[in-house]
Amino acid sequence: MTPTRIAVLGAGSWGTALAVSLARGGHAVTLWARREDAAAAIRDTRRNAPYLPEAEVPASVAVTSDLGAAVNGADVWLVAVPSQSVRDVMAPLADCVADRLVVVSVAKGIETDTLLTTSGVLREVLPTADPDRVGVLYGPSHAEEVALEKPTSVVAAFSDGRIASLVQQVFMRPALRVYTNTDLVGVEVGGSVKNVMAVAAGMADGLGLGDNAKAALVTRGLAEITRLGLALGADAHTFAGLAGLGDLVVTCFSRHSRNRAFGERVGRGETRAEALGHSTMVVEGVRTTESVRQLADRTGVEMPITEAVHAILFDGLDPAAAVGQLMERDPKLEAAHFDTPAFDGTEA
Ligand SMILES: NC(=O)C1=CN([C@@H]2O[C@H](COP(=O)(O)OP(=O)(O)OC[C@H]3O[C@@H](n4cnc5c(N)ncnc54)[C@H](O)[C@@H]3O)[C@@H](O)[C@H]2O)C=CC1
Ligand SMILES: O=C(CO)COP(=O)(O)O
Repeated sequence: MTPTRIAVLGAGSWGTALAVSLARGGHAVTLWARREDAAAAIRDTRRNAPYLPEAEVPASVAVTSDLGAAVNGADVWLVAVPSQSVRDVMAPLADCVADRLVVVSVAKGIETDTLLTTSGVLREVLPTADPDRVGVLYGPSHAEEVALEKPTSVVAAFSDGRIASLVQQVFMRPALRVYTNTDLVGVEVGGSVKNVMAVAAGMADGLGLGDNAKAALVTRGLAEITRLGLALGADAHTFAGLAGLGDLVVTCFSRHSRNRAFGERVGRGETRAEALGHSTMVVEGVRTTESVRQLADRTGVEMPITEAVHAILFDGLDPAAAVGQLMERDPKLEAAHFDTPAFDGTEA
């Protein structure tokens, strides 16, 4: 594979882990950190101590806090900031888009207010970028494990399969296996909404509900994600894939998951603000719960777990009472989600 020039925008745990992986793969990587002190610390110590102490950042990785310098000459922009900051971080780069630029988002979430996925936000703020060359790299991939080269599989999703294959070749490493998919909507819905379910799974842990409840939550969470995805035009098969079942499982069960850990604290009785106060790392599921609830309203899709998480986080519903409400819903057919009609644009 010929080396590619890649600007990794965002020096949190995931941006750093991917910068390390890409540099080990022989690519020319520039890592952008928002704050100069953070950039200087990585340059000086070759570690990102606050976010990813596990990995040494290879000397070949250039580290800067100058956004324009970071993207200068890059063939690929890797967007690794929290999903709600993608718009603000990327908008100033609108004039830097070159013809054959590929933009890969690894930020997982749905923007509040616009209810756009991150590729949708990127298409809006980078209007001259070829929309077929804007996509995502998602899947079950905790940064801590990728940094240690533990076997990991992800999926590159672009509407144009040739661009997905190109991204696959760039990111593929002995311990990082990359699949391709052209169902961008499905991959983005799966990778984003799983964070809501991970918060719910954490709440189940915090409440001590046991393994049966957690398995049911994951299964019915996947049904809920699939229903929403189908309404938005996704392919049902995507939800059995890495950005669907794969990411849902890892986030609901992993000790590394920030969304699950946050939910666990809430399940134990902390408020949203208290639980968020324990870490400076992003907990995407909180804002995405607000967005997904609005998307459910707009499309008329039934999303009871999302409703419950929303009521707990924003209306003060007691988590134990929410469990009772979910268990006492009307009896249902199990596979009804596969009959979800596509949303026709009419508000429910
Ligand atoms: N950590 C992981 O294992 C994985 C994370 N992701 C996704 O990657 C995205 C980034 O997450 P992490 O790197 O884990 O987050 P993090 O919490 O480890 O780091 C966030 C980074 O973004 C910066 N940041 C925060 N607010 C910002 C703003 N307004 N403007 C610019 N920069 C800002 C922080 O300074 C920090 O460098 C999220 O959407 C997350 O869901 C996806 C897969 C794996
Ligand atoms: O998306 C992730 C793993 O695939 C990261 O999940 P958390 O943000 O919950 O840690």
